[in-house]
Amino acid sequence: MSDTDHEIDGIEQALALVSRTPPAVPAPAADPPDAPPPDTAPEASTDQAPAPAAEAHPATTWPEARAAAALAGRTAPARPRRVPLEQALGQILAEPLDALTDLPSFDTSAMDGWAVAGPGPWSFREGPGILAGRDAPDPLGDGEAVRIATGARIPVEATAVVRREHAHADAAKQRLHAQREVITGQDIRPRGQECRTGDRLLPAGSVVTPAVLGLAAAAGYDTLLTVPRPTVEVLVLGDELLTSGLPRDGMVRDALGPMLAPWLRALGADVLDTRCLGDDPAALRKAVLGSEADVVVTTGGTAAGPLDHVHPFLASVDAELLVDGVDVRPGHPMLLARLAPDTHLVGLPGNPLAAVSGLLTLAEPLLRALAHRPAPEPYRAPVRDDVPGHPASTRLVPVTHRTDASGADHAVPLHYNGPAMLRGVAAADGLAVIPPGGACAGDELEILDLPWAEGCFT
Ligand SMILES: Nc1nc2c(c(=O)[nH]1)N[C@H]1C(S)=C(S)[C@@H](COP(=O)(O)OP(=O)(O)OC[C@H]3O[C@@H](n4cnc5c(N)ncnc54)[C@H](O)[C@@H]3O)O[C@H]1N2
Ligand code: MOO
Repeated sequence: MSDTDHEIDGIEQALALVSRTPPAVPAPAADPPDAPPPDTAPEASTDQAPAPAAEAHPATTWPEARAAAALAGRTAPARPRRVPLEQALGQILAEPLDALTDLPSFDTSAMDGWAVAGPGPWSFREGPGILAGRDAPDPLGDGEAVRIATGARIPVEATAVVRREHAHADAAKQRLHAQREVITGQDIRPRGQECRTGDRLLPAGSVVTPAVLGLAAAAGYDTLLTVPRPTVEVLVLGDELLTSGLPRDGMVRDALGPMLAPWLRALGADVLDTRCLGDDPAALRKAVLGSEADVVVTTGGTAAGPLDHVHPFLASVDAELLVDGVDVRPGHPMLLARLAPDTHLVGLPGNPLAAVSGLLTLAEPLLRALAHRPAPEPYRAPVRDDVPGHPASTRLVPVTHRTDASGADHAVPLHYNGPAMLRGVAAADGLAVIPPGGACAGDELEILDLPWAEGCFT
């Protein structure tokens, strides 16, 4: 088998019917014997026995959790900054982009050729004529022509520009003849054609793209008032984590450190640092209280195990728990806390797919709102297969888009969607939002696009 065949085979294995019947693909050997197959409903333990934390208070529904995260971002104090154009890329305009000048700012020749006044033929002056970047040229008299370059100022009284390839200059007689009909105003870009001073070019809230940088420069801007990208620090918790080599002696590789920083950047954040802190409450305290980031993202330690330090730490600093547990599988122990009016902590569960769920449920709306980015239109697609649901919670299931023989697009649920697995999401281009109770083949489901679906890492 070639490498390509292996790749396709791997994706096809991950691609999958998530049906109510047992899967054809056996569960990986590493799964515990009592674990459900990788492509079935969420882990039974979480279905039947709510977490101790969940017993203590009602969990937030998944839509409410996303709304709460967005609200937290919207109500945080904004800190617009004026930055040079070259630093504004990817930020959001904090004020409208209003033209500081007419564009073009003078009547401009659109072509290389001749500026002419009145009907031809015209007498013409010798010489290079009017070049771009020069100050006001001498006015033309009626019946006169002068050479002109693209981008040069049109002389007063000129009525048209004749392209050089449409003109014949008779040097002996000093006469210029047009070889086509000349229409008044042709190939002249009049001052203010694109905008007048003060015209609104873009509203506040627009993303500064390369094209916006170009427009801003053309319209006279040296700096822009923007909402900076929110800053994030990632704190990876867990004594059992290795940062290199094979898992050994009951320890596992840290899958979240390498994954979160680039993912958070794709969500619009500037990641200041990713640090592994082990299970050390003092180190957690010092790191969070000393962080300069707008958002601290922790991983692990959100449940109620003996080494789960996030809740006790938050209680010790009187943090305001905005979301404490969400009715979503995987990821239900995720949390969002306000540490200060402009500082938040997102606690992602340690199970890797649960952390992805927390990232998209809490971090994404929070970061979007902090950056003043508009929410995208919800995107829905029909699911190809039945997908079992949790009786009371939303489920997030990795899917990939496929087109069938009839040309219809479907979201195809993937195998290996257990809370501790990344194999499904690594082959996915979205997460389907499965409502409580499950979905049937053909149901239109909300899809959370994954950033690489837009090719932003390629
Ligand atoms: N009694 C209960 N126990 C648990 C419940 C529950 O409801 N009742 N919920 C389970 C669920 S669901 C989740 S999710 C986890 C969340 O636990 P924590 O956030 O406290 O995470 P840890 O215990 O630290 O780790 C859980 C799991 O994930 C592995 N892990 C942690 N960090 C990483 C990493 N950076 N890279 C790879 N793997 C990581 C860790 O080794 C554990 O296997 O709690 C359940 N427990
Ligand atoms: O099911 Mo947890 O919420 O492992 O992610």
